[in-house]
Amino acid sequence: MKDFWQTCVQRLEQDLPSQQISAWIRPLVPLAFDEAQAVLRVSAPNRFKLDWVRKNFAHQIETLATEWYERPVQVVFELAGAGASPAPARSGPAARLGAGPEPGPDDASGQAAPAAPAATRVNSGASAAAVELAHDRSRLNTDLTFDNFVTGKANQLARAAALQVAENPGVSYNPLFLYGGVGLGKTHLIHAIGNALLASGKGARIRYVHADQYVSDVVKAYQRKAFDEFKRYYHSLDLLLIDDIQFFAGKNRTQEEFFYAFEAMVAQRKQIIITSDTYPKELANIDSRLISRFDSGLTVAIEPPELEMRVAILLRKAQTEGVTMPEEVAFFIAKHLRSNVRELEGALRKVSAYARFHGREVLTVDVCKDALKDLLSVSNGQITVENIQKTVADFYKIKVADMYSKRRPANIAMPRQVAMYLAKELTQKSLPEIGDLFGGRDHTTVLHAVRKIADARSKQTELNHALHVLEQTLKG
Ligand SMILES: Nc1ncnc2c1ncn2[C@@H]1O[C@H](COP(=O)(O)OP(=O)(O)OP(=O)(O)O)[C@@H](O)[C@H]1O
Repeated sequence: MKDFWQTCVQRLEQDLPSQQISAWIRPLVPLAFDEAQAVLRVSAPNRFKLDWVRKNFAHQIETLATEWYERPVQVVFELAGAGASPAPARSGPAARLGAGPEPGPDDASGQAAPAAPAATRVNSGASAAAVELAHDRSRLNTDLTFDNFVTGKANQLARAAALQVAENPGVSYNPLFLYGGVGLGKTHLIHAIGNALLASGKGARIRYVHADQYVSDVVKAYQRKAFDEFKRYYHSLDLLLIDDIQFFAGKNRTQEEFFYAFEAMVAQRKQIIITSDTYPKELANIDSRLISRFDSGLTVAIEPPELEMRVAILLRKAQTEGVTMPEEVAFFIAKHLRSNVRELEGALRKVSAYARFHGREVLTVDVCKDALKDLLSVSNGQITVENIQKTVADFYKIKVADMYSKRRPANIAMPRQVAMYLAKELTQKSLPEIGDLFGGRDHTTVLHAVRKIADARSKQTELNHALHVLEQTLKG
């Protein structure tokens, strides 16, 4: 086994940068090879490394072991003996390193973020502990990687751009602006970028922050009169991942601070990645100078996944969860649940819990029908006017009730007309029937809406794109 391990490390050294070898591979210790079961046990010094190695290198190690032992080998990772090398307490990484504290602006320490002492940066000669510390500070979720991000037509451009940025931060597309509806993988993708950059050991200072958190950081800086520290912290990052920027709407001081951070970072070729539920020009109550900055790099949409991609996602997630899912079952779920990946994940959880509870080892379409009764009755494959109203209301972030109401502000009237147009296009209902379902409106109102949206669609690319996304969501 020792011979195998030596060879394994040598082979990995040919493929991986030396920082990764010293951060992740060298700390591993081969424990035993079980001849009968063909299982190789390897220990990792702490939980963080164990998770990381399992996620990122298990496959490579398993392939090498399979080659060496000339039969399929399973590699099992374990925590090193509890007493010998305890898993790190996440609350005090700096103390372990003996480095000075570097709280983010939202840390409970009550201090606004001072800039990091240079010594705690993760540089190319960094120790594994420094990589781990950088990870803690970055607020990245190690579960969200490129590896487990399923790609299809709906997200291939976004993924390609994300990979490019992860490889060349600050130089290719700055900012990278990713937008799309709820649960389509925007957050996943930006964590994947951060995780990839962190694992590359380039020494980048990375921070993931949800827009809401950034707003509350600004408020705290206000209260503590600590804007200088706040600025120093954010301006010192190499990669800032900021999620759901639409939450900046109407927060003027936040927008101002972000504008400074943006300018400072881009000028120094530091990478900024932004996600949003809509494209920059459509963002409401955001300063126009910010909007033009957002659009100055690369703006890419993530669209709802098409049927085959939804099936692939289900199969992949089922496999990860250790659930055996026949393809026809995946097709059944994917055909009925169309809007986003989060919904698919929920369905998978429901189905497997149901099967476990009822002692059904094999997932069948019948099990799914029972387990997902509630969900399926809402989206039973038929496109109904109710489905359209709900989908359009979700898309434009208005209340479903506004579809029937008499209110006429433009931000409601336009989505309502879009929904009427889609109702005419995608259902068999007549104009008067549609009018009835929209709060008893006259059929001429519906006709006007249908004509207006059809005409606007042919002239406005953005509206056409929105309609395309809505049609795809509704048709599946
Ligand atoms: N292509 C994909 N492959 C695998 N998992 C995915 C994919 N897209 C999304 N997911 C998973 O679906 C869930 C929702 O994705 P995520 O949170 O990234 O969505 P989002 O676009 O950021 O949504 P929101 O706008 O609500 O924040 C996550 O668990 C994510 O891992």
